[in-house]
Amino acid sequence: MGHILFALLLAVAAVLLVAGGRLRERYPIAVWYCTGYPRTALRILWHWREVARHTDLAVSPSPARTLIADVIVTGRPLRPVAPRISFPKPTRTGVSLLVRLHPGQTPELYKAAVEALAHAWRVHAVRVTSPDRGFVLLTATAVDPLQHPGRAHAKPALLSALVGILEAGGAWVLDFRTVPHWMIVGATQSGKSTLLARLVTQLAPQHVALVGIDCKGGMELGLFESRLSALATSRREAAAALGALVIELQERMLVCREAGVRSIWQLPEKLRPVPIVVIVDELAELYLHDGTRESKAEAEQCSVYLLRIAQLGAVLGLHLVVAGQRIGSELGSGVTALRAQLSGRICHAVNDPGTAEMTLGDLAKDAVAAAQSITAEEKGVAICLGADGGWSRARSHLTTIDQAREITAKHFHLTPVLPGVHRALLMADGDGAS
Ligand SMILES: Nc1ncnc2c1ncn2[C@@H]1O[C@H](COP(=O)(O)OP(=O)(O)OP(=O)(O)O)[C@@H](O)[C@H]1O
Repeated sequence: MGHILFALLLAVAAVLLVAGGRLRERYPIAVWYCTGYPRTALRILWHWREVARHTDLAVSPSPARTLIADVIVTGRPLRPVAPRISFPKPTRTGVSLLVRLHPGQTPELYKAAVEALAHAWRVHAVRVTSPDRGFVLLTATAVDPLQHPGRAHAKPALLSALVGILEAGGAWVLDFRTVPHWMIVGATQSGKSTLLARLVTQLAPQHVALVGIDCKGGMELGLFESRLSALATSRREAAAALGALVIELQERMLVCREAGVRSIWQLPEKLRPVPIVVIVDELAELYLHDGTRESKAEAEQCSVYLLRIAQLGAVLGLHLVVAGQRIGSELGSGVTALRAQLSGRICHAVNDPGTAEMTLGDLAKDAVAAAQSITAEEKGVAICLGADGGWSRARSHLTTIDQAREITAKHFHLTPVLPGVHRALLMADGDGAS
């Protein structure tokens, strides 16, 4: 069946090759199926044995030492055997094929060879997954789909935000019900604030309280103040707001205990408190202090409160989104523990390899190289690591400041009141003024 389809596509390819580039611009997917795919599939099949040999994926069926008459001969056998592959299947953006592993091989070997495979097949990138024991699935993307991404669509659901498009063409959704806390990392001008703006505009129409912590004087999150239940713009205010959120956490625990449930989602709707998403822009501003006793104490308080929310918040409807250029142990002792609790990871272009390693390395080793290869010009492109430990390259939908401001202002009447946090902020302001 695959072969008949392939022959048909070859015939159409001949016609389309003559018709030229204008069709490619108007119907990129159709042209890919008809011309790009057959060429790539032929290239894969034609060169597979040679490519497998050069990338050490082919193995010798006989030992490297053998006995010929009375002489032991050592050396590489002449014809190593390439692993068996399925017929390359077309996808909307590339091809995929299944490889049967030789005994003793692991998917890691194939992950190490992806760059060579991408060059040999002349595609943008190759990804390796292992859907079944003994097999790997090689998925090649023909051209970078994030260069000119379309708009993705997804059904809106409570506490989920459609923030962009995935490399494979699907919707890039941050779902707090499945991944409660997120960490967003990237060099300056890589796209962190744009992603946060998109996130806020997606959560704004929902029954969700948003708390902003922006110690850069509120320059970023201040734009959405009308839809924020609270905004802390200094470390003093941040410590007060986070402290009040920890008290909120304890009150919710009590409500759950009295009702005999283990999560606010098991409470009857009328008893269920509103979910809260706490957004921290530039974590370093919370942790770095000037050495005075007061600023040290504030930084430590923030660290303890954030960790407590991260540890207990998931089932109590308190969620964290923490953004920064680096979220490493050099900021303070509590950062490593906090990072361990933030299972959703997003890594934009970074300045040094260590930052990508720190952001993704503990959960997905092979995502680190992909993050390191994002260039400074690829604004909004990021590696996203979600619930299943799988990762994907993705690009946020560009949300301009004006759009974000307009959307949040439109939904300001939905802003839930958090009296405890409000009071704590007023008191912190009063203390600061006196
Ligand atoms: N998804 C995107 N598509 C196109 N352009 C984008 C995208 N994301 C960000 N940009 C552009 O990149 C620039 C920097 O984005 P942004 O301000 O979000 O970066 P940042 O990481 O928050 O920087 P900083 O740390 O300096 O605040 C902006 O001009 C923005 O328009």
